[in-house]
Amino acid sequence: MPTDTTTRAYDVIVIGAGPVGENVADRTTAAGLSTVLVESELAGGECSYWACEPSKALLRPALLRADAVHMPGLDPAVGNALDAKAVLAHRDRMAGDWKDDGQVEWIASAGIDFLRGHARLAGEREVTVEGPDGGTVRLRARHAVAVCTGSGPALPRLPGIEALRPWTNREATSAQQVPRRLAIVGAGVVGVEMATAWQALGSQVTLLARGERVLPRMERFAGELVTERLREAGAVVRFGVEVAAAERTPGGEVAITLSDGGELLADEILFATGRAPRSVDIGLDTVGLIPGDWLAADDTLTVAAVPGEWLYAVGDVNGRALYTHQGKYQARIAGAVIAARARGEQPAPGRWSPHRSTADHEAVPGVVFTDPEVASVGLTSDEALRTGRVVEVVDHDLGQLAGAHQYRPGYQGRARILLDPERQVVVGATFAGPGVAELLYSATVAIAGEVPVERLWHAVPAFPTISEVWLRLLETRSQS
Ligand SMILES: Cc1cc2nc3c(=O)[nH]c(=O)nc-3n(C[C@H](O)[C@H](O)[C@H](O)COP(=O)(O)OP(=O)(O)OC[C@H]3O[C@@H](n4cnc5c(N)ncnc54)[C@H](O)[C@@H]3O)c2cc1C
Ligand SMILES: NC(=O)c1ccc[n+]([C@@H]2O[C@H](COP(=O)([O-])OP(=O)(O)OC[C@H]3O[C@@H](n4cnc5c(N)ncnc54)[C@H](O)[C@@H]3O)[C@@H](O)[C@H]2O)c1
Repeated sequence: MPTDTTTRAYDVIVIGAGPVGENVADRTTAAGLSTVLVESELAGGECSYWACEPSKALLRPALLRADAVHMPGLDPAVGNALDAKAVLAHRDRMAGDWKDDGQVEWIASAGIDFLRGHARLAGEREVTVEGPDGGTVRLRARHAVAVCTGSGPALPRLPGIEALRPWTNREATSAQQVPRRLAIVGAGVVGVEMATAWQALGSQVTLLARGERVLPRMERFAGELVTERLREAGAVVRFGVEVAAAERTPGGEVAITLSDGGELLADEILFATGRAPRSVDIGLDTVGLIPGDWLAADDTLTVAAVPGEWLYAVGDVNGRALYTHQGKYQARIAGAVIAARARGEQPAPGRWSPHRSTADHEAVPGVVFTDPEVASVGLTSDEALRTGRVVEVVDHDLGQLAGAHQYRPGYQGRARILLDPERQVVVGATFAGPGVAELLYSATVAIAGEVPVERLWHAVPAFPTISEVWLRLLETRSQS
């Protein structure tokens, strides 16, 4: 990109072409606003190349095998070790071989201008883009700048961590070899998913949880079931330990000293210790914000700390709900808000208006693709306790359902819903069991739609499906 001393003007500038930036740009373009989308790496973002897509491609064979080994009549060889080479090749294809030609083509077909380079805010409505060849392009937005720069791994402050060459989500989703021993630090979503995948691919995984359970932000029973299955699969799961020190030995191994004085040797170490916003080098200081901070946005996705209602933060970078689907929901809303303001209108009022991302507070769905799967939306019982919300908790054993037995003989799993006793609506749901991922949308509709419990009796689940748990939960409640 040669240096362009003139300033190019657009209605909207979107920084970051991850799933979220692409969706903001799509919405504003569809609303008739000229839009430029700037990307410093690969269009498609973390999700397409080093997160959702490759991780699910690694996990699907493991989960399919876990179901298949329980099913009479299948070739017993289905339970053999996975063909790691074939799984990794499948993963490569699902990550588009780390090329973004297809995405760039789609961006052009949607009528969005695409610019490759590192974008930085340069004051109100101004952005500079440093291209791959070092040249600079200046951009000015007539209406809005949307920051959609996502998040990166948050590594602990451990002396010598760079020299350790640890895995982050990037290596964990793109590695071309299966390490013989893999230590995983952090037992959140990335930790348990990657433990499931790499153990199934042949690594000896040790998962180090600093607390007393895995998936600490979810219902306790979910973490317990996942721990049980991980241990059955041969992984070592340890609780109440942190990494006190770690180094690469001259032989290339990772020597880890644990907080309890124990020692552990591994071939690779993955830090799955959370995320940090990609906001260090995007010119936040030029608009009075602090580089490196989460970019707080209100329900219209506007950065209210900056006057003038021109700056938006959408997706992971605002820290509201770090999921692709939730970021894309925010993107649709941000696009609608930008279009409304460009027409001189105010965002429509009301909690569930098309201009408010209310679901970020009420109904964020998430699926953990482990064996068993964990699917949850809305409030958990811990969260209700912590925030002092009065809820009615109803549990049911998924293993008692005919549909569950059809799905996997010997099925084990559990479901919980939380009800608001005053409003008589569901405010939270968690399902832990094989194949529950597809159950989640029903719970999300119940929560976002504020469907009265009385009406749920009329939503009849088909026999024999795992969805019949809804009926059992309602029956359990009416009997108690
Ligand atoms: C291992 C892993 C697995 C996951 N699995 C799932 C899953 O199954 N389902 C799910 O819903 N979520 C999943 N997530 C979360 C999901 O990846 C994120 O929520 C999602 O990628 C956020 O999208 P985004 O567009 O906000 O950010 P990103 O996907 O991070 O995209 C941001 C883009 O901005 C670009 N960028 C950054 N700075 C600049 C700049 N200055 N100039 C130009 N471009 C810039 C980046 O290069 C990147 O392409 C997973 C996360 C991890 C780590
Ligand atoms: N299937 C999915 O949808 C999916 C999959 C992966 C990630 N994600 C998204 O990405 C986000 C990030 O995932 P994540 O697992 O990196 O973060 P997380 O916040 O879910 O889990 C990180 C864990 O690491 C622990 N931790 C932090 N510092 C530590 C340290 N120094 N030592 C030991 N443990 C430490 C935390 O206590 C926490 O339990 C998730 O919140 C989720 O929104 C979604």
